[in-house]
Amino acid sequence: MIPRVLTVAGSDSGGGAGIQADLKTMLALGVHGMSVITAVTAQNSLGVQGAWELPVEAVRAQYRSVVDDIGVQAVKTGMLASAELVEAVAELIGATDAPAVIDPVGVSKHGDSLLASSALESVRTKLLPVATVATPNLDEVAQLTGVHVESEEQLRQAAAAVLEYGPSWVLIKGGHLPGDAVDLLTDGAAEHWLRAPRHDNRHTHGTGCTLASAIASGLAKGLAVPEAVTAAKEYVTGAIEAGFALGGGIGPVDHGWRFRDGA
Ligand SMILES: Nc1ncnc2c1ncn2[C@@H]1O[C@H](COP(=O)(O)OP(=O)(O)O)[C@@H](O)[C@H]1O
Ligand SMILES: Cc1ncc(COP(=O)(O)OP(=O)(O)O)c(N)n1
Repeated sequence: MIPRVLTVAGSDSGGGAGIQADLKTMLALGVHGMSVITAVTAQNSLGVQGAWELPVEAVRAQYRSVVDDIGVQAVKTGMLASAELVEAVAELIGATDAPAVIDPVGVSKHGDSLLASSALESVRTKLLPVATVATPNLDEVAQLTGVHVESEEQLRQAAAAVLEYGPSWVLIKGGHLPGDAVDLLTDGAAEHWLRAPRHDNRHTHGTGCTLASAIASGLAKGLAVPEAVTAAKEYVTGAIEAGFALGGGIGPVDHGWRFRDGA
């Protein structure tokens, strides 16, 4: 049967990040994508113009509908908006027998907040402990741990600080550093450095969502964490290289890059 992956995340009306990015990634990677919507954003290439959370019962009901009938081989989380939603989702994932990729989404590329600051402690103490892989970017590392990364060498210190909260693995995304796009994956023992050339393309909306969904897709297919992350890094790198202009601001990565002529 086709591997099934569930994303628990917010909707991006512009289609570059959030649920829309997750489902496109899953389609491109050959798994069946399913969704639990946590919040709706009015969003485009210029930023987030509005955001509305769903009631916690609506989130729980969507999750139960999918997991109890269809079943999941991996779960991925994105925008969770509030402490109440973070805690409910952490409890649901903790009771589900499937690997979980936790993208602790805090702020969009344009600086719009997608998580209440009152939810940070719940992310640290409830959500990170149920993660098979946590995938913070450098702003999220700073928010969650107080570690400010300014160079590749400091990625190790960031990883150690996030691992303190209990995820099995952490992937620190160094995409916001200058130079090559270098990420560090570690479980505290093994270390895998993932390096890709930086593509000088401003159309990078949705990079983090795409990477986390690609990791979840790999895990659902039965790959081990290092192999799933390596394959996901290759996919997101291609999607960034092919990112295209839409609207007047930052366009999306191209989730369908492997289907284009010549790819
Ligand atoms: N310009 C770029 N060229 C190539 N890879 C990039 C670029 N920007 C980010 N990445 C990679 O994209 C992935 C997502 O990272 P990042 O953009 O830091 O996440 P987020 O969207 O959560 O801020 C990482 O693997 C990172 O190294
Ligand atoms: C609804 C929603 N969820 C998550 C994000 C952040 O997505 P990300 O992949 O980190 O992309 P950028 O916002 O950094 O471009 C979002 N914007 N909206």
